[in-house]
Amino acid sequence: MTADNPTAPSPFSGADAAVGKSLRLLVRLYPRWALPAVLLLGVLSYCIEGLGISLFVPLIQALQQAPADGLQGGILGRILAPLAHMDADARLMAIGGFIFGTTIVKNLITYGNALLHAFLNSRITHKLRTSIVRQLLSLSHAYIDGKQSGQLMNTLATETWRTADALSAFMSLLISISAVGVFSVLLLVISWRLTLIVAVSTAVISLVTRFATAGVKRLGQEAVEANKGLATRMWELFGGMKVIRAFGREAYERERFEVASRQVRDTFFRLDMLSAMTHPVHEVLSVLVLLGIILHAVMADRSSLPLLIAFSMILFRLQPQARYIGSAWVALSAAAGSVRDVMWLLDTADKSYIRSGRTTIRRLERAISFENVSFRYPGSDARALHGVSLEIEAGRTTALVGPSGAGKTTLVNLICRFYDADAGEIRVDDHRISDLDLDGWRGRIGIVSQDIYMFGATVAENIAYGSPEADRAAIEAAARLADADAFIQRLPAGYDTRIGDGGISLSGGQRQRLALARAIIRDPEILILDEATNALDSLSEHLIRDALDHFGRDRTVVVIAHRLSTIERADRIVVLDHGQIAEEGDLETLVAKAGLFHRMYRLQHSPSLSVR
Ligand SMILES: Nc1ncnc2c1ncn2[C@@H]1O[C@H](COP(=O)(O)OP(=O)(O)OP(=O)(O)O)[C@@H](O)[C@H]1O
Repeated sequence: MTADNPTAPSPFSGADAAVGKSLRLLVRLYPRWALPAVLLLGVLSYCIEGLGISLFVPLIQALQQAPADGLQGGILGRILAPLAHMDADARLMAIGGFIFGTTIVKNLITYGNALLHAFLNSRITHKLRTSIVRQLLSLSHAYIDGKQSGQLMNTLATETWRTADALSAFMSLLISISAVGVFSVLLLVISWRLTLIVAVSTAVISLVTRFATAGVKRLGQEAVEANKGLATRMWELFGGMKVIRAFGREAYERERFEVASRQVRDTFFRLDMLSAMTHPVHEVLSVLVLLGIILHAVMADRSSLPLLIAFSMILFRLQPQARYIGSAWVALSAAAGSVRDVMWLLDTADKSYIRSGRTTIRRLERAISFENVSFRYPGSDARALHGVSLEIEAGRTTALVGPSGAGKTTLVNLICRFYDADAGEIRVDDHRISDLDLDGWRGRIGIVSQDIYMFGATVAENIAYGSPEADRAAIEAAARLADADAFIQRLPAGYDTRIGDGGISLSGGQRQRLALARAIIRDPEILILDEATNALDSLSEHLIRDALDHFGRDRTVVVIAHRLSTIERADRIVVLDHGQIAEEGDLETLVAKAGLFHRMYRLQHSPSLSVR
């Protein structure tokens, strides 16, 4: 019966464990001084409020024209002893002034505590969000691959808010606990017998409330799952809009979205329904208790009216605080799923990271060597690379070819250290790639990958994305080299035209040219082109190939292409098949061999021939 087992048979223990766990997680988020400060201010403000309420005893006595010795006895009597010598009107005014004074001081402290509360909450919510983004940016791709983007977005956008709400509830819970503590002491001082009756009744009330709301934690977890489902639907709806329309699946997607949205609606409705029960249950039972106490005391001793009024006032102030403890507990139970979701994403123990090494190299001197390298994507049964040994020589152009799914992109992914190999070794000259400083190594690489992403920014900003210090002249030079300058000049605001999300759309070929410019402007030592020109027309590709021939001179270039015309000028061609190296050599050698490359080459030059 733990927080991880929502089907726990007891209505309490599972919820309590979940809340206990979320409390521990929440406490970790606060600075050390925060919780004692909140508690101290809470206790102070309620002590002052308690003093103000206690002053009603002499006030009522004064109103009743009771003799001044009514002020004698007890702590309060000692504090107010000087008042005993005043005449009745002056005493009344002085007590009224005291009560007003305590109200002002109490509210100033309460305001200060509310400010502290708001300060801490806003900072912690911000810290949660930024920690999640930092975590996502440092996690290995392998981990991200296994998660749905919609679910991660949900954790970042929705569950952090709900966790922030839980933090707020937790803080208020502390304040309410301090109120209940202070008021309870005051009640004990006034009458321990009546206080005992109240304590027993409160325990019964909270037991009844907890029974009535026992399903909240389970529903809270369901709500997180429902939110994730809806976020996934939204993500796929935006991302796959064209596919949905092209394949006429609007009705299907509408239905799927409605199901997910209905799930969220129903879960939250049930959650709110159950949470809303706390208040009425508390109120009915508490009024019952209060009435019982007043009637009992008045019937027993009618002269105790001033004390009884003070007792009732304190109880009246204590009651909403006690009730709040109940509902804050329910709110924490409901948010336990969200807190766990957020903390689970922030937890570093169960996740894989690409760790940076410390070695920096001046430049790539000899080669990037693969030594018997194998790699399997997480969650996949088959190996994407299997015992690959290969040298990518410095300063030369190596082409990777092979059927779809052969492992070409995977090889490049390992060079960029988006993933680490499962077995074997990748070396950069004499260093293990994992020993190299990650930023330094990636900083030497310019890559144009298959999935080109343009940010919601201007053309110039998108080109300079990896080289923020580049000036306009450098941006334009890179664009000219990538044959992008002419089309950029025709855009409404040239290089200042906004593209990407919220900007104008570009064709596949235009995006590819911008991606090329983005890689070129980094002046990379190693240039990786993964199907970087496949969306271009032949003329444009020809132009770019000439430009890249010039640009690539003395650089290490890795080209992946299905169009064999793109790789004809490579110094060396490596043919991959089923994650293994099938052949390698220069163009003449491979064409002369009656192997896989030969068949691919013949097919592209004589399309009527069959491949195998
Ligand atoms: N993120 C991933 N998660 C799981 N499996 C993957 C992932 N990416 C690729 N694979 C699998 O790894 C294998 C090699 O894929 P890879 O992308 O390296 O092939 P490729 O030769 O570049 O193919 P293409 O020419 O179609 O781009 C394929 O079987 C593919 O399904």
